Amino acid sequence: MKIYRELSQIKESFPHACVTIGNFDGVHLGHQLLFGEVVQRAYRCNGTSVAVTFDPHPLQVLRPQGIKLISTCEQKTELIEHAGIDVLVIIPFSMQFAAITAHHFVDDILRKIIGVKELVVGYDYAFGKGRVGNIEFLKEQGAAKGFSVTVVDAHYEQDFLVSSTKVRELVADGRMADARTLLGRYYQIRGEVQLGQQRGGKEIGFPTANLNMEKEDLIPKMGVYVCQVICGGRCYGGVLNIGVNPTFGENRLVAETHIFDFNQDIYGKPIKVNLLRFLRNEKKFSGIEELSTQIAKDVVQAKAILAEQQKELTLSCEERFNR
Ligand SMILES: Cc1cc2nc3c(=O)[nH]c(=O)nc-3n(C[C@H](O)[C@H](O)[C@H](O)COP(=O)(O)O)c2cc1C
Ligand SMILES: Nc1ncnc2c1ncn2[C@@H]1O[C@H](COP(=O)(O)OP(=O)(O)O)[C@@H](O)[C@H]1O
Repeated sequence: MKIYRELSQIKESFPHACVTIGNFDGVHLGHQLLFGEVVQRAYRCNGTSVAVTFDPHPLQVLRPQGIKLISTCEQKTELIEHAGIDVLVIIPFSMQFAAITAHHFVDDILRKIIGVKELVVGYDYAFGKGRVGNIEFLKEQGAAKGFSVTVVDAHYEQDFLVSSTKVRELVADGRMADARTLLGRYYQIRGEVQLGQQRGGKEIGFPTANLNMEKEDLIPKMGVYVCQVICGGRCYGGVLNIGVNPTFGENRLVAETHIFDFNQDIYGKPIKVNLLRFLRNEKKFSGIEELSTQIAKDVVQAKAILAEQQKELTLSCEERFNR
């Protein structure tokens, strides 16, 4: 996949550009349907499938309280590539960009720079100030300026209307199986392993790879989870605590993962952690011994759940995300 991070970098023209636009936070199953549609359309006419997105997310710029994102731009890019898109255009979003009119966006960006021939958008898509660039507007523009507009219907999985907002809600409630239903994969946190208090291995008997969590991040419900850890190109089972270590009277929020059958120094290394199932709330224990006994029980429970899931995972295409 070719990636452009500035519109000014685009010097070539894309043969028969089939384009979708959106924020695509989380790249959930609804977004994946849009990508499927453009990829198929491009394939049929030997054209180019193009996804246009924004970074930072427009609401991070426009809303004083920002927005808690399901995926980083890096993960979004990976997932869009997985969807088979040929060209990804990431428009740097700013107040200045937000001031561009809907007409200008269509004429100067979609038509002149990208050369849209077929546009595919979700049922509720609208862009620009006051959401002027809605579906009716796009259809009018398409009819007048020679590109088709296809609207993809709302997508439901089980009883859920698939949306980024719903995924954020489910993650914040620790409902990881439901979040997976909407995402088509497990919810994932990622980052570089940080130095902790050096207690896990030496004192408690369970070393943990620590990832810092910032208050701007989408924080899953605090507590203990069964997880998969992707590290150095391999996938391991694990157990994860998201919390503040109340037993030690701390208050810094960390995600700490004990990786099964693993014994390597991975400080500073990137890891990805898939959250499979919430096990229990974080608790304040009387001391190290009680905490360590409980973690040993968490490990037994997590291993049993992972063994149950193993068959399903081997059979599903989800394995391709675990690298
Ligand atoms: C599976 C698991 C469950 C945990 N549960 C709790 C808990 O309930 N309460 C708590 O205070 N800390 C809990 N912890 C966090 C430990 O306190 C933490 O891993 C330990 O303090 C090591 O910190 P360090 O990595 O900074 O050295 C848990 C850790 C793991 C891996
Ligand atoms: N099974 C394991 N799970 C997690 N980390 C491990 C494991 N084995 C070794 N490590 C290493 O040990 C470090 C964690 O040790 P720990 O005593 O908890 O220290 P810290 O307080 O710095 O997290 C990890 O960052 C990693 O480099």
